[in-house]
Amino acid sequence: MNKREDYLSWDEYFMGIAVLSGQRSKDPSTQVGACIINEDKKIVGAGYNGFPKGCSDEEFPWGREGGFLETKYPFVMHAEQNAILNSIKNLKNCTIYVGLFPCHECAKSIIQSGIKKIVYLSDKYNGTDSNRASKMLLDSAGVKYTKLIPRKMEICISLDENLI
Ligand SMILES: Nc1ccn([C@H]2C[C@H](O)[C@@H](COP(=O)(O)O)O2)c(=O)n1
Ligand SMILES: [Zn+2]
Repeated sequence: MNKREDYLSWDEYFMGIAVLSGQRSKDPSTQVGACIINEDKKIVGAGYNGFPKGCSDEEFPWGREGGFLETKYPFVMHAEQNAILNSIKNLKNCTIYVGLFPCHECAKSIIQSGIKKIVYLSDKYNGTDSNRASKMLLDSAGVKYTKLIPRKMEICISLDENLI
């Protein structure tokens, strides 16, 4: 029997895990997931956007509009921040797979953590001040970033025991 040919590439596998992690997010507008791997292609951390531990989803707002304190923005932890904090200590030369291009705050954390490469899917905030600052910081620190162009747009996961 020949080997399967439609298996996931490494990039699809790690981005798949990032996107699946994003499905844990309770943000009604944008769900972001991130997965960090080391130089041996071992997963060393994962995370998604959400409020900090102990800060109730019922108490804090998920809105995007209104006064600053009426929105999610001052309260939500970004997927990249959570993935870094959830990971092993030393992230030197690691790669982060993330659904959305990192904002300027996450770019700073990525640089400081030692991560050297970012693979992302969407850059929907391209051109905003945060996005431009992020790229200035990453370029200056020599952190490479690449948009993943997947071979397949969907990875289907079934939890049906009969299909294993
Ligand atoms: N690289 C990023 C960018 C954003 N996030 C989070 C922060 C918010 O929960 C959401 C963005 O909300 P929007 O303004 O699109 O309604 O995504 C992140 O985790 N990582
Ligand atoms: Zn961010």
